[in-house]
Amino acid sequence: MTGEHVLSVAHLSMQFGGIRALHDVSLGVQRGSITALIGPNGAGKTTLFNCLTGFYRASGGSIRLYTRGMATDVLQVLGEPFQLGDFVRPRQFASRLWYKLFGGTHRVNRAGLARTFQNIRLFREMSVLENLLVAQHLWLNRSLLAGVLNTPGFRRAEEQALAHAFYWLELVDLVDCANRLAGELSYGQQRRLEIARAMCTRPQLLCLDEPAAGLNPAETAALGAIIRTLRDTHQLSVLLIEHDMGMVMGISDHIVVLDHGEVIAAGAPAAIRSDPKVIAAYLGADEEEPA
Ligand SMILES: Nc1ncnc2c1ncn2[C@@H]1O[C@H](COP(=O)(O)OP(=O)(O)OP(=O)(O)O)[C@@H](O)[C@H]1O
Repeated sequence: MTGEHVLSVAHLSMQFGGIRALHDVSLGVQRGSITALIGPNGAGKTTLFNCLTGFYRASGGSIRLYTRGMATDVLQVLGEPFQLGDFVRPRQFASRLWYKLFGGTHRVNRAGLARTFQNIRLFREMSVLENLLVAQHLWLNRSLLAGVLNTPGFRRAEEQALAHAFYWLELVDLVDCANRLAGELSYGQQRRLEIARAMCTRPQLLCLDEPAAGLNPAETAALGAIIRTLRDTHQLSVLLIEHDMGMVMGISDHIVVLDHGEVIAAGAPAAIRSDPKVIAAYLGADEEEPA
């Protein structure tokens, strides 16, 4: 896969003891596209997200991000295990040691990938605005001295962080809630706040895990419009796990279908809708089985 991809996953596998959650999964996310990852319950969708973001360490394969003008090997920046050959190749050893000491999920975020969760994970006891300011800590002036002396540079960085937070609050229609506690918001508002918080980390690829779960049809339509805006006016690439097929078919440029940890189909919405393998996977039927 080439530079027009913002994410390239090749031959990824993930084992949990005897459970093969992902097997030889390869897929790409086109820059500036909305790509949906669908499949029946237990197909491995969230496991794939967890591998992309470093919550799980993939058992094999590769994950590459092409963001911020560079290529990032996700498994490398998470800190790979040492290998025998490292001890005769000092540069390789030093690189692996560096990422063992200083690597982790924060490096994946810094490279330009942000995500939301199936079960909302906001800082419930913080205000809406504070949730968005915390998300910007990587971009703020974190010098203790600058903070104590309240230097002009420090104040400027704080003003920019506030402006950035309000920009995203406006986009997800939550400006009026800026000073409310995040935990007090309605379910739909919390889902939108999660997206705003992810956007505050200035990602180039946003991974959304079932963003429409629990939303009513009006809220789902509003969410679809927000995701389209992110693609069309912010040049963001989106990878989306979603069970709401109306939304998936309505907003996706490309769909990848997982079943039992394997990619069984990939293509445009119209092709996926009528793919017999996809229909069989969703109905739980075996294609080979006689009717
Ligand atoms: N931490 C874990 N330990 C053991 N097994 C796991 C773990 N996480 C996921 N699995 C298993 O991996 C498989 C894929 O699960 P996963 O949650 O990725 O599916 P999914 O497609 O996201 O399902 P859903 O649509 O229901 O969220 C399942 O068999 C699940 O039980």
